[in-house]
Amino acid sequence: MIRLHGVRKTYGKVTALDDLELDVREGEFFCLLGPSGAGKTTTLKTVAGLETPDAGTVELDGRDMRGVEPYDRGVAMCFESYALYPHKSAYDNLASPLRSPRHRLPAAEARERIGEVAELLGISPLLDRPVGRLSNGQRQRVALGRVLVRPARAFLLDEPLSHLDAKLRQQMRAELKAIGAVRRTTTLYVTHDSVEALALGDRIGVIRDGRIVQTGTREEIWYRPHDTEVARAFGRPRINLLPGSVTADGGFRSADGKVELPVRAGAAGTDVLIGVRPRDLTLGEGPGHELTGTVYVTEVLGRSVEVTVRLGAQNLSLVAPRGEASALRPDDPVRLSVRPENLLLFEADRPERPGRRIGP
Ligand SMILES: Nc1ncnc2c1ncn2[C@@H]1O[C@H](COP(=O)(O)OP(=O)(O)OP(=O)(O)O)[C@@H](O)[C@H]1O
Repeated sequence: MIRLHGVRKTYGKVTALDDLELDVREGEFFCLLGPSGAGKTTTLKTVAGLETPDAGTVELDGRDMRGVEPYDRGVAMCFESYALYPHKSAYDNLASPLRSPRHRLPAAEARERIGEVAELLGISPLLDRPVGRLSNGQRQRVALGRVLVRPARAFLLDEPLSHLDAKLRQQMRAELKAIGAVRRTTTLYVTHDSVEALALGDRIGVIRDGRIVQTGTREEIWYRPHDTEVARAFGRPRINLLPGSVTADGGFRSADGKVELPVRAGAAGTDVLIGVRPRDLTLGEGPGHELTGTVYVTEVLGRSVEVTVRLGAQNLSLVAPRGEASALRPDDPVRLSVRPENLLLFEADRPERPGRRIGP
C-alpha cells in the first residue's frame, strides 16, 4: 500500500507536486497517467525516498517514511534512464540484486524467478550476452527484469516500455501483468500513454500540474471523465466536443444553431460542451438522436474508417465499419445517430481550467 497525503515539492519557482493525494491499494497495479512535466517522476522519486517532500506525508504499508532511507523502504524502481552493468551478461544483471545481502534468495528460487521474468519479457535467449551489446529495447527489458526479480513491498516503474517498438510494447503490456511477482506486488506505473494506462491499470490516476485530477477504474475514467481534458486524453480518434448552450427547454443547441439534441443539459443559457466518442456515433438511421451533415473527409483505419462529418460550423468524427463507409465521398449527405446515454455534458472550457463534467 502506498499513500501520499498533501505532498508538495518545489524546485525553485517550479511546483512539481501541489498537495498531491494518492492511494495505491495493496497488490494493485496503479497507473499514473499525465503529460510531460505533470509530476509523475517526482511522485515516484518521493515514494522511493530520492526526493524529500516540502510538505505532506508518504506512507508505505501504513508506515510513515519520513527519515527512512531509500534502501530501507523496500521498494524496487525502474527509471527511464536505467543503470545496468554493460560488461556483465544480462543474466548477471538480473541476478545481481538477488546476491546483495538484503535481498539474497536461495539459489534455486533466484534461478526460478529470473527464468520466469526473462521468459515473460522475451529476453531468455539474450541472457548470456553482455548488456553493452544489446539494443536499447532489449536493454530496457533487462532493466525492467532487474527490478521485477527482486522481492519488494512495491514496484515503482517509470515508463518502462518507452523504448520498445509498438508491436513489442503491446506484447509486453500483456506479459507484464502475468509475471507472478507483479501479480502479487503493489505496482505504481508511470506513463504518458493512455492506451497503456487503460490496458494495464487496475485503477488509473490522472495527474496534471502536480495534482491528481481523477482516480478511477478504466470504466470510471472512460464513462465519467472528470473534465474535458481527461475526456480528450482517452480514446483515439479523440472525443468530439461541440460547443453550444442550454436552450430554454433545457436541451442542447450548438453555437451555430445547426445541431440540436434533446438532452437534459442543465440551466438555460449555460455555455456547455457536448461530448460524444467517435465509436458511439452510428452511420445512418439508428436508435437514439439523429443528425444530418455532409462528409468532409474519410480515412481508413484498418478494418474501420474514420469519417469526419460537417454539421454546420463543426466537424464530428465517427468510426464506422469499412463496409458501411467505403463508398462515402466528400460532400455526400449523411445521417448519423447517437444514443442519449453516450452523450457527455461538460461546462465550457475556461482559460484557467478545462470544463468539468456536469451531471451524474
Ligand atoms: N531536479 C529538478 N530541478 C528542477 N526542476 C525539476 C527537477 N525535477 C523536476 N523538475 C520540474 O518539476 C516538474 C515535474 O517534473 P517531473 O519530472 O516529475 O514530470 P513528469 O510528469 O515525470 O514528466 P516527463 O513525462 O517529461 O518525465 C517539471 O516542471 C520539471 O521541469
